[in-house]
Amino acid sequence: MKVHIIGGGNLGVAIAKGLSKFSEGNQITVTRRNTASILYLEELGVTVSTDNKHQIQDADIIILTIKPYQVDTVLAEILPVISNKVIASAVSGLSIENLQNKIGDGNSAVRIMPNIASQFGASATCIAFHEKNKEKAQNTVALFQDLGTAPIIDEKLMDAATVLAASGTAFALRYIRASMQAGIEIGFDWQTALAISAQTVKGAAEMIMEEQVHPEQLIDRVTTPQGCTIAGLNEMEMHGFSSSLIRGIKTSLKQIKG
Ligand SMILES: NC(=O)C1=CN([C@@H]2O[C@H](COP(=O)(O)OP(=O)(O)OC[C@H]3O[C@@H](n4cnc5c(N)ncnc54)[C@H](O)[C@@H]3O)[C@@H](O)[C@H]2O)C=CC1
Ligand SMILES: O=C(O)[C@@H]1CCC=N1
Repeated sequence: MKVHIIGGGNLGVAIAKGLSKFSEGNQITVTRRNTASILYLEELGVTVSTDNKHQIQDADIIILTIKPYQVDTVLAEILPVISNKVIASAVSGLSIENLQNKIGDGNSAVRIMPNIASQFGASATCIAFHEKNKEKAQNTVALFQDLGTAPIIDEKLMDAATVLAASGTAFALRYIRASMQAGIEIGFDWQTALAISAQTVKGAAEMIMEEQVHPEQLIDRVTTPQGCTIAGLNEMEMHGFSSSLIRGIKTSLKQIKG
């Protein structure tokens, strides 16, 4: 497939790198106004251009990884030269209806919400589209399945997916950071503490995905009666561990909804 990514920033680059490594048979183009900092992508076989229209007529999928306020400018540039294209937008808060109205009936809007772990083939990319575009959306779904998981969800949950799956990457990293900081206080150097914390999170996530059980069932296997784990967990909860995470996620969602 010919994949045309407009907006070579944090997310656009992560997707381009992920596709070059985990998805076969694609030709990838990434555009950005100033390309100096992403020219190294050419070594991965990615075409880098300052021209959003560069061979866009040949693209099978156009992916938008630009900020919301950049959408109208970019569309004004590309719409005169494209027709019958799938435009997959990762722009947070931009509804399918809104995008479809902007791009007209000649093109098909698909909404995607990847995260930067796309680069490592480990994104949880939620995807939504209108029923009439189901067939046309299949290539996008297949592409993001190569970059991790790609659940199709109801669009009304897309903002929730943004905070759970995209912002969620930052939240999980904060947990790892905090765990590392504690590790330093109890005797490790930061590199060792970080390596142990990250591997422990990876192991916990792998158990959940493998066993498909409620986390508390696995937690029960760790919390030895009268042991150190339950003592630590109870102290964390006393200080609002779960509730602060829940409040943070709900605040992120409010921020998107405006
Ligand atoms: N960073 C993340 O983890 C995620 C971001 N998103 C969404 O993806 C979008 C991009 O986010 P980031 O990558 O974080 O932002 P970013 O600021 O890193 O990337 C945006 C890129 O678009 C480029 N750009 C601006 N105007 C342009 C134009 N006219 N033509 C071509 N390129 C242009 C900028 O130079 C920049 O490199 C946002 O809408 C964000 O909400 C969604 C999921 C995850
Ligand atoms: O922080 C943001 O607004 C974007 C959307 C989700 C991840 N980054």
